[in-house]
Amino acid sequence: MTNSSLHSALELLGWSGFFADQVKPTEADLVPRRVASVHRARIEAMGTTGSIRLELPANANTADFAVGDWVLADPRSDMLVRRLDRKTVFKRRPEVGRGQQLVAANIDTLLIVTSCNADFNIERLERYLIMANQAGSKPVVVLTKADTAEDVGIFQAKAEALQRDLPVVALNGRSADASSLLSSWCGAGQTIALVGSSGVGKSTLVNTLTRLESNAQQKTGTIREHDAQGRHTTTARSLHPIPGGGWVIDTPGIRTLYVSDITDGIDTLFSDIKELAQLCRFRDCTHAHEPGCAVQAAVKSGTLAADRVERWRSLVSENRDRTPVISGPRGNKIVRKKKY
Ligand SMILES: Nc1nc2c(ncn2[C@@H]2O[C@H](COP(=O)(O)OP(=O)(O)OP(=O)(O)O)[C@@H](O)[C@H]2O)c(=O)[nH]1
Ligand SMILES: [Zn+2]
Repeated sequence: MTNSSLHSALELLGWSGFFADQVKPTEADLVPRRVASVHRARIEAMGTTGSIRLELPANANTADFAVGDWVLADPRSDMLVRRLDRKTVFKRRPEVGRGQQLVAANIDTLLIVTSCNADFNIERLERYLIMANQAGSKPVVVLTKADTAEDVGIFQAKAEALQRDLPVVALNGRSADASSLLSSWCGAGQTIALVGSSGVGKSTLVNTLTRLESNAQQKTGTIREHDAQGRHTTTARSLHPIPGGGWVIDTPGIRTLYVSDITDGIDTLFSDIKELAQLCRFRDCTHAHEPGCAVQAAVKSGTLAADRVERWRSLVSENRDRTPVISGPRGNKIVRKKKY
């Protein structure tokens, strides 16, 4: 492969200047690989010639890698050498134990999926938006089951009001049109992921985007490989190609991520309120009763919805409560967890 065709083949996998700039001159002999699935003792990766199993250094811990990561590997031995810095990363706090579990990396766009029915919930959408903002991924709200709703416009308007310049797409996830409606985020080298509650139509949408017949789904969603005895085993892969060049990361854990330690994400979601808050007379204004409060003034004048301010206040205080703080020699304080 020539250098430029190699380069464009990598770009189809999501490679960009952000990653290329991290490769040192001494690493010119190494090749970039994109992590497609992470197992306890094994990492599968995609290269320009298909998927391979990476050899892991003795001290490697697969928990340090996420689906979507870019790594440098030795092309002769397939030995993983190092991981490149991530553009975006989603982590979750595990059900038990401390620390954060990596879920997926380098997702350009997060499709926040909800349906045009009782699932539609402003508070839940805000949590997902905060999560996307925090990770650095561009959020897009996808309203599924538009074919069953009487007035999609109501849902659309409510979702659009949640964050500045937020794209909102209403569609029927079972129809092929869904792919074209989402195509601007699924182009060559673009990586998306879907979050949303159970039953909103995430699997349906993934299937439509990857345009698979139901009997072909299993085949494409998995990698055939030889196990130690030379038998064929089938393992789940989490990085699925979208016709047109993009990738959808569909990995356990990403569909129902929940929020904690998300100060930056909250600030982006409520940037309008944040800007107003800087105009308050008092630096430590709580925006409840103080004179000269720009937030309350905006509510009074009708340019800012009072319930939006309420949701902002409760998310800020919840984030404060749930973000672990070091509390001396015993380490992290226990945080109360609320699931959505
Ligand atoms: N009418 C209509 N039905 C849909 C649409 N999207 C999904 N469905 C149906 O809704 C049901 C749930 O869809 P799934 O794709 O399984 O939902 P999911 O979000 O993957 O659910 P989990 O796997 O539980 O997380 C299925 O019966 C789908 O056929 C849509 O846009 N319109
Ligand atoms: Zn104020």
